[in-house]
Amino acid sequence: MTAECCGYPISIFFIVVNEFCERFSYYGMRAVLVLYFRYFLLWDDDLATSIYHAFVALCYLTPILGAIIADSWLGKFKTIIYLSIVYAIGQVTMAISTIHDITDANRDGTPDNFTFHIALSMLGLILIALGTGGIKPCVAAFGGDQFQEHQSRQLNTFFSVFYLCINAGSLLSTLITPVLRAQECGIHTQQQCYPLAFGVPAVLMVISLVVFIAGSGMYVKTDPEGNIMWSVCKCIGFAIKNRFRHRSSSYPKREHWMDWANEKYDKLLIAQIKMVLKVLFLYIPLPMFWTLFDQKGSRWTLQATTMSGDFVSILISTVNPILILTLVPIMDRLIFPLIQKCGLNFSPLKRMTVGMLFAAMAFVSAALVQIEIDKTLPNFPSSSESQLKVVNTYSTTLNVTISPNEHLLIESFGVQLHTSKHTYSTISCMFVNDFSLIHGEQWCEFSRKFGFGASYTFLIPSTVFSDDCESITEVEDMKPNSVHMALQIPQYFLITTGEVMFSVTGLQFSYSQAPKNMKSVLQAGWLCTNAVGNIIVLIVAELGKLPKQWAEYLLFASLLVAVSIIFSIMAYFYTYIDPAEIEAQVRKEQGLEPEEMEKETLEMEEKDEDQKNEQGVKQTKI
Ligand SMILES: N[C@@H](Cc1ccc(O)cc1)C(=O)NCC(=O)O
Repeated sequence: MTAECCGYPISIFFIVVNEFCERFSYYGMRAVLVLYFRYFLLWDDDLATSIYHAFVALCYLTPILGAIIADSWLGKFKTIIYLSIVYAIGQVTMAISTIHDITDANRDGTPDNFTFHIALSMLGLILIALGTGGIKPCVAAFGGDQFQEHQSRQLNTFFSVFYLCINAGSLLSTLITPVLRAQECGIHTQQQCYPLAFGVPAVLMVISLVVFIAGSGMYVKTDPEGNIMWSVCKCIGFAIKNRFRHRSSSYPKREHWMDWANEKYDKLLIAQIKMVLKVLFLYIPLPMFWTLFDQKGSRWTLQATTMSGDFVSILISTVNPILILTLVPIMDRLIFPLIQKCGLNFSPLKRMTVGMLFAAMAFVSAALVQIEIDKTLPNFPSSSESQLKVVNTYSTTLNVTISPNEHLLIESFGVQLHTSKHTYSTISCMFVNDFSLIHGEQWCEFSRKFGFGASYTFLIPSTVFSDDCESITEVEDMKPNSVHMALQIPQYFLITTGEVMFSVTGLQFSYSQAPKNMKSVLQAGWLCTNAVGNIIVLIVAELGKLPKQWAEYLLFASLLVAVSIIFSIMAYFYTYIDPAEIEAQVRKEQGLEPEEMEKETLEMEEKDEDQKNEQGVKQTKI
């Protein structure tokens, strides 16, 4: 019997605090990673973003490794501890790699040996990816393991609280770590304080590990049942081979192709594999959701840069977790119970389908915003056009006519200038509020706000300093961005509503439909849908460039609608199961473990009505 508080196992407290600290550590480090590449290692934009995405993709591929270690070898508890140690070492290594004084022998403020810093940071990132990805499927599943059969309602609430902790951690860290980076620190010279920005996430990871170990005496720990993954692979291989050997029509058909393993493998293992395969099959269309979801960080960020408003980076990094923190309780406490009260069966797979449709709507909203932005963007010449800018330095206005080529876009300025000797220089800058012209003791200063996205030309006459800078002419070549960033809020709202319906439910579903000894593996399968979604983004970004961004958004929205229709058909044929019950049935058929059986039957009888409604379940079709 585990210690409980308000119907929840106390051990859960340690797990959610552990998750909060870990996600703080992960998202905090991620928030300053590209800046570190760009401004510390002095990589260009392309290299910095490629390495960043490769790192994120690796973090979603390593869960499968963690799950195999947990379910086949060490068990979830030990896997979390060992991989958290690897993770913490990675974070510390990363923080050390950002101390410029280590190699700054000449004390000029820049590292002298970049190879050292690059090698150390890459080592740190690999360890972090191994740690964060490896423990990810184990922590959620381990949390689920703490609940008993009669606590299925609390189990669902746990997954929501778990998701809230993820987002509370990420929200705080994405706000705090950039501020830490902006501090100045150093031994010989003062620099932006990367060691602090990476050091705090490292400390949080150590705290996460300590909190997890602190709960050690209270956890329900399930032992791994040998090398389950290897047994699964061998069993599937045998079923395929055996089916192939008996392909002639003279052999009677079997109910399921896995039944062709009956000759050699345990019925229980075959039943468990069937459960897992059914869920994995259902996962096939899911990466498309992540393909849209993960474009928040790329396409939508770029869209924001063509809009007006000063809170670009804050908006982008915090709007998602803030909305999650608001929407999860609203959905759990208000919307879902209300739907249930109306007598509608809003089963997990239905929720996920609706989540996909919300994400598709978010992309329609993004397309509408893009159309508004496009109306305000400057008219750039296409590949078959040229653009001329004629600066009139003559003393009166001149008419400019161009006849031979109709495709020319002409912009002419009837400005008065007093010199013909001038040089041009183009300066791109951020947050410009003033600039000055200085010549010896003489100077002109302009103080005014220049709009984002705008381009200006200043024509400076030779008399500039004798007439108090009055004669400088300013020409606005490109208008500043005028579509406000607030217009992106509906799309963020829609995609986050989609995330709550899709992601939180998917997490619960993956746990509830997995046999006991393969819970982490199914969590890893669930996380892999995210990795595949990210890979699709990379491929589509490279190959499928549509000439108009809004058209690309609509294309993605239509693809997701099509995929959600396919998913809803697949879901219709999916029968929700109670893995424990199936396992008990198989054991009974095999005449195994009678005492165990009795215990399980008793526990099953204890299940309240709540479970059937909440978990969705048995024999219910979408
Ligand atoms: N909602 C995401 C977290 C998140 C935080 C900040 C962002 O800018 C984007 C996303 C989430 O809950 N992800 C699941 C996870 O396990 O991290």
